Amino acid sequence: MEPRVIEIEGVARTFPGGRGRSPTRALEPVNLSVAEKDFVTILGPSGCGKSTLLRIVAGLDEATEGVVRLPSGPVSGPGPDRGMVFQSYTLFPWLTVAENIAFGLREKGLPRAERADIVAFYVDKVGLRGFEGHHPRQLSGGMQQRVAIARALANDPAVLLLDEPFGALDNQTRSLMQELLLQIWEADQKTVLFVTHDIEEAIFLGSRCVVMTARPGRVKADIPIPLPHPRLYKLKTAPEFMTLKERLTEEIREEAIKAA
Ligand SMILES: Nc1ncnc2c1ncn2[C@@H]1O[C@H](COP(=O)(O)OP(=O)(O)OP(=O)(O)O)[C@@H](O)[C@H]1O
Repeated sequence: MEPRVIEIEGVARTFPGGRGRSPTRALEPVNLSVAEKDFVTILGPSGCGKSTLLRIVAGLDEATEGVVRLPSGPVSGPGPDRGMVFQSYTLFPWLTVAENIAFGLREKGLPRAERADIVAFYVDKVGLRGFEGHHPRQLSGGMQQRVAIARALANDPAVLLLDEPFGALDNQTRSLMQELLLQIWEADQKTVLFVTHDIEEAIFLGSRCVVMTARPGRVKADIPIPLPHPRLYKLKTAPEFMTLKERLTEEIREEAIKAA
C-alpha cells in the first residue's frame, strides 16, 4: 500500500455568526486518509463545505476541531508542500506568464538560469509556448487557468489542491483541460485533492471519489474509480463509466434534495 500523505482527522469547522446572526456549521467532523499518488475528487451539493475543507488542508483556514497531518507535520498554515489552484483566475495581473510561473521559484531563491529552465518546461507542458511574455489580460480563461496550473506544478509540491479549477470554462476547453491534467498526473503521479460540482469530471479524473452530504458536510461515500489509464474523453461514454455516473448521480441527488 502507498504511504499516506494527507490524514484528515475529525476536521470540523463552524464559522462564528456575529451581530445577532447564528454561527454556521460548515463541516461536521471529516475523516479522510489520502495515499501518495491518489487523485481524490470531492463531490457534494453547493454549500456543503468542500471549499472549506480544501482551504483547511491548504492552511488558508483553521479547523475548529480536528487536525490535518502531512509528512511535514500538522498543518498550521500554507506551505511549499501544497500547491493550490482556485476557480477564479488568481494570477498576478502585473506579471507576465513566465513571471507568474516563476513566482514561487523566485521566493525560494532559485538562481535565474534554473528558474528559466523550470518555467520553459512547464510552459511547454501546458501548451503556452510563445505566450511567455504575455500578461494575464491578454489570455483567454483557459489559458489563464493553464498558467495557474503551471505555476502550482513548477513549485513541485507533493500535493495539489484544486478547487473547481475548470468551473468557469466552456465545455470544450474544460474537456481539454481535464485531459491535460490527467496527462500531467499520469506522468508525475502527484497526490491530488480536486473539488468539483461535476459528476463526470469527478469520475473521469479521480482514482477515488468522495461524496459529501448536504451542509454541514461529512463524508457520505468514498467510491473507488477503477477505470484504466491513460484515460481519454471517449471513456465518458463507456458502460463502466455510465454505471459509476448512475451511482454518483443517485448519491448526489439525495443530498441536493436535502440541501434544497
Ligand atoms: N468565511 C466564512 N464566513 C462565514 N461562513 C462561511 C465562510 N466561508 C464559508 N462559509 C459558509 O460555510 C458553508 C460552506 O461553504 P463552502 O464554500 O465550503 O461550500 P462549498 O461546498 O465549497 O460550496 P460551493 O460548491 O457552492 O462552492 C456555507 O454555508 C458558507 O456560507
